[in-house]
Amino acid sequence: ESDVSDRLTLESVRDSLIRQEDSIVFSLIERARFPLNAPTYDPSYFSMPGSYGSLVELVVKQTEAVQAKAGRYENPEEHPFFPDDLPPSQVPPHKYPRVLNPAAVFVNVNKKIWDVYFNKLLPLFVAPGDDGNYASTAARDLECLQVLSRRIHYGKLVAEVKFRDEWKHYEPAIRARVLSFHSYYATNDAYMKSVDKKTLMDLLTAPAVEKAVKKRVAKKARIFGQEVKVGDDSDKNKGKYKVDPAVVSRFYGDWVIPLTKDVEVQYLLHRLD
Ligand SMILES: O=C(O)C(=O)C[C@]1(C(=O)O)C=C[C@@H](O)C=C1
Repeated sequence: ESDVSDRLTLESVRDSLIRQEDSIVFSLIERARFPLNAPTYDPSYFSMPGSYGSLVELVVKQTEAVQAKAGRYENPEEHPFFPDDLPPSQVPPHKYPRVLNPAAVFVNVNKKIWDVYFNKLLPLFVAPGDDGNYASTAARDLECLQVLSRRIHYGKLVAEVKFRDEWKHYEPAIRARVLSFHSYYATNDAYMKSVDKKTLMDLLTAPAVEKAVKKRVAKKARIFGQEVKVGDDSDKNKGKYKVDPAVVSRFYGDWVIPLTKDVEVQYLLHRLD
């Protein structure tokens, strides 16, 4: 436990979030090679015994089952989209350092990520149309979902570091929240409940960092998503990007960061359990 928890600093977890931006932007670029391909998401497009719903659900569920056997979800940084009925790991256990409070396993916002990815993000960054490449499309979606999920649930580690650095501020806020949670049931005081959640939210919010994150992901989308040519210095491809930098930035601001903060609050509420 000691060496990882010693190395765990706000700087090191932020460095990891920055690195994960690369994976997210690249996965979006890979998905954007294909048009929307609506049949991938249409439960009536195909049917097979076992009722998997849509093709993308089939691909995600079956891939998660294989990856679960290979030990993927033994890693506290990984979260399945379909946690029910996953097969157990078949590989020798790896001793992951125990950094988080054990209650962390109950925080999983993947349902929300699934909904936001397919309903809010996808229509904004892929072209309309259908080229028939549904299997590849589903594989790219899975990749996007997994990197987004890893980034957002990394909020648990961010919250743990913040708690350790500033427990004097966090402890009273967590206790107040737990208290008002009980009084919520006792007195139905929904107002108190939201006030105390807000205290935690305010404590963990760093507006300047959020602004920098949004600017940086837009820049990464511009740099990673440009057409690279040899021996052609003309500017004719300037301003043409594989994913729209403004969409990536807005997606981070509207969804990725707020969901990360949600994970942080949910984790902190159980930090003293
Ligand atoms: O870097 C942090 O302090 C975080 O908590 C992460 C994050 C983010 O999601 O990027 C979330 C909340 C903060 O306001 C700033 C950034």
